[in-house]
Amino acid sequence: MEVKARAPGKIILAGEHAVVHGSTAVAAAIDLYTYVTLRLPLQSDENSDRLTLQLKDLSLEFSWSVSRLKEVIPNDSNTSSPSTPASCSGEILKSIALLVEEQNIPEEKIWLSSGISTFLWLYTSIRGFSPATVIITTELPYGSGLGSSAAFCVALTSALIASSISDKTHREGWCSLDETNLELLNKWAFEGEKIIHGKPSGIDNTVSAYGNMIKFCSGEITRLQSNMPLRMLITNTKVGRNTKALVSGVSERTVRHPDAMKSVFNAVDSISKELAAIIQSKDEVSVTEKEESIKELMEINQGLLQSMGVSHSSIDTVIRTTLKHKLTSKLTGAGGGGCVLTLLPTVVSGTVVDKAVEELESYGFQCFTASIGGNGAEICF
Ligand SMILES: Nc1ncnc2c1ncn2[C@@H]1O[C@H](COP(=O)(O)OP(=O)(O)OP(=O)(O)O)[C@@H](O)[C@H]1O
Ligand SMILES: C[C@@](O)(CCO)CC(=O)[O-]
Ligand SMILES: [Mg+2]
Repeated sequence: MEVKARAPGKIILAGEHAVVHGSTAVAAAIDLYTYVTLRLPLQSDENSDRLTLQLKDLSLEFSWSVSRLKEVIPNDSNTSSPSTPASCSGEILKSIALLVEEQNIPEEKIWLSSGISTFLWLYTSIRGFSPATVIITTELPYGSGLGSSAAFCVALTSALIASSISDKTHREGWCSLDETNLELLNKWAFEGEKIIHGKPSGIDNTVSAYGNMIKFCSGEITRLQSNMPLRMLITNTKVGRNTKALVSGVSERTVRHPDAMKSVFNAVDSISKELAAIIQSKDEVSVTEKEESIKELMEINQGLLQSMGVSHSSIDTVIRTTLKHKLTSKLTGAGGGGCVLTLLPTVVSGTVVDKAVEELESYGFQCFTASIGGNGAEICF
């Protein structure tokens, strides 16, 4: 039996980091996906007693015998069941880390460890110790602010949950999951994100699961209906960073300066709410005026992200370069490098964008556009 699932990456238009501290944020799915194929072996297969994870883009394979998994992961200390997501305890995570270490991940790919631990936790929690081959491919850059970790968790939990749906009648193409399963897989994906992010807000897995554009505050989701065209250039600075470390850096700064940071988070909350209102507004204000307001909000948000300590000199280079062409940019996701968004107003000519892209790429950055606000998690039998 084979089940496929896919889940999109995302951009955060406003509110990253502050959202971890209770502020509102606005995010949208993009049409770049992580794909998961789950293959359950036949009794006669030679791999019928192994759990194998293939990361196709990286040409890496990790494999454990089911008996080794049973030996190391304490079955009785796992308080969750497939239908009641629970957090991975420190004790289980330590056991899982042992299984990951045994795989001798190449040193230059050691950043994959948290992803592989998350895989083992989600797989064994949802499907138990049953053998399978799980194949992952992704169109998203790893660790760059476009939600690769969330897309990985959402696509994986979608495939795992889909494998237990009784009606597996073959249908053409991708289909979405029902609300109950969406809610369930989103909760599991959030538990996975906790292993990778430490203290996630849940916005990344939620927008990847549900798709479209959302306003998110303390776990509360409002689906947004955009009433204006929204085009963004995405620039990947290719500066590697790690969301967990950046999130904990902001928390440490908040402990040191609670009052100042509270004001910063409040300001971000106002920005996100205003941005959501502009995007949804049906009044007579022209698109150009709306774009002017969005530009200004992005500029203020970037300044506040700077004050949280999550910008980077490569991000400053993108901001300075695009500003030369009268275009406004802000970091997206966790910052510290990674990806930067540049608003492409409707009136801006292709020549201006081409010139900006040429200059950005001369610094070694990679520029692309993506369609914003598409589908969330989908499955295919
Ligand atoms: N396709 C994948 N396969 C295995 N692990 C993955 C995959 N995608 C992401 N990961 C895991 O997620 C980590 C990157 O997550 P991280 O949260 O730091 O960045 P991001 O999700 O791309 O950006 P952001 O959180 O800012 O949106 C990787 O180091 C890896 O452990
Ligand atoms: C930096 C952060 O706000 C967004 C990362 O895409 C972390 C989170 O919300 O979990
Ligand atoms: Mg992430």
